[in-house]
Amino acid sequence: MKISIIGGGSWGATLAQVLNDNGHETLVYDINEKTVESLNNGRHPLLEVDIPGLRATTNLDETLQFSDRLVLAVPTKFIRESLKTINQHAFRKMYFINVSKGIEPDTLKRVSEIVNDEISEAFFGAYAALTGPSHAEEVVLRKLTVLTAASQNEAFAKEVQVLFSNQNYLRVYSSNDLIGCEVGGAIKNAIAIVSGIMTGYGLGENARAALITRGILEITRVVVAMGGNKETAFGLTGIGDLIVTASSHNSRNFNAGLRIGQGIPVEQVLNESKMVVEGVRAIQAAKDLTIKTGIELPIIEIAYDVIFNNLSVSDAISGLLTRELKPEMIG
Ligand SMILES: NC(=O)C1=CN([C@@H]2O[C@H](COP(=O)(O)OP(=O)(O)OC[C@H]3O[C@@H](n4cnc5c(N)ncnc54)[C@H](O)[C@@H]3O)[C@@H](O)[C@H]2O)C=CC1
Ligand SMILES: O=C(CO)COP(=O)(O)O
Repeated sequence: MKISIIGGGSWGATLAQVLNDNGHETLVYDINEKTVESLNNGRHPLLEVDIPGLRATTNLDETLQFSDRLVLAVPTKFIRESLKTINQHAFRKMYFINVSKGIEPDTLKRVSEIVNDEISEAFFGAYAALTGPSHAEEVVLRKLTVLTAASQNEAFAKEVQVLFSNQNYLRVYSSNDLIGCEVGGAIKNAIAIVSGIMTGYGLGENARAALITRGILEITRVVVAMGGNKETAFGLTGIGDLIVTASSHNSRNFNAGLRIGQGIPVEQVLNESKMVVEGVRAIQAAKDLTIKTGIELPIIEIAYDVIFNNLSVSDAISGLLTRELKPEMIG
């Protein structure tokens, strides 16, 4: 099958290689000319590895002509604008496979809802989210990875499952809990930043284990508040993705947190990051959700104060430790 990839950064370029490995033909579209040139020269634009055999372009019309299957791999901050442009150039129904992870602050919309907002009904075929624990740094080296394809359209979830699965290094499960999968993938980034901050500040593995355990409970609350199934948070797209992102130096979110924990100003950390740190917007969105719904997310709320209100890391830690003592609530 022919598949177009929108966004040829760390993840988009890597997934193009997966699809090529699986015998499909891909065309990668990116607005950055250097990225496109690098891909056409067989070099990953960001991950210091060769990635031969890919074709890339800055021409959106060519990309939309190439295939009606579109992998969305641009940071969520740019998704709405990118979809508006795609809709202006569209000429037939399109089938979206979103691999970006985030929730829009203020509107609290998931990417599937942004697609609904921006793509005219006449051009909308189906939507799936492909998500789960998967650092591009490992997938590009064909290290074993397991993902979930979630869609309200069962046939399309299965199509995506088959497209990306292979018997060498990548297995995909399917799910019909689109909300749970989208929310888990977004909010784990918030907790991953906190994990980095704690590590940068000098806390150890005991603290990280506690963070992951209490963090998944906060993810569960957000999943439920947004209409997803609680159980989904305990699968690949929730706890699975949280474990890898909160404990890996491959993670952009963990690394950003690490530098913040070491005392580097938040703005400097974000400006200096060459790749997207989605967790900052996830923290903002989750904080907005606490205001709108009254759910309690103590870790994310204190992280919000560190990122947006200059709260020091030591004050954040004592803020958490001085909370009222209570029974351990699981759920
Ligand atoms: N890097 C990873 O290991 C993984 C990333 N993700 C998610 O995938 C999304 C993308 O992440 P990365 O690839 O890491 O980001 P990145 O920053 O490495 O690459 C993003 C690419 O999108 C391009 N872009 C921006 N606006 C565009 C537009 N309007 N049209 C076309 N291209 C555009 C940029 O030029 C850049 O090449 C994020 O939401 C991230 O959370 C998900 C799983 C793994
Ligand atoms: O979602 C990811 C891994 O599953 C990527 O996380 P980072 O953006 O923190 O690298």
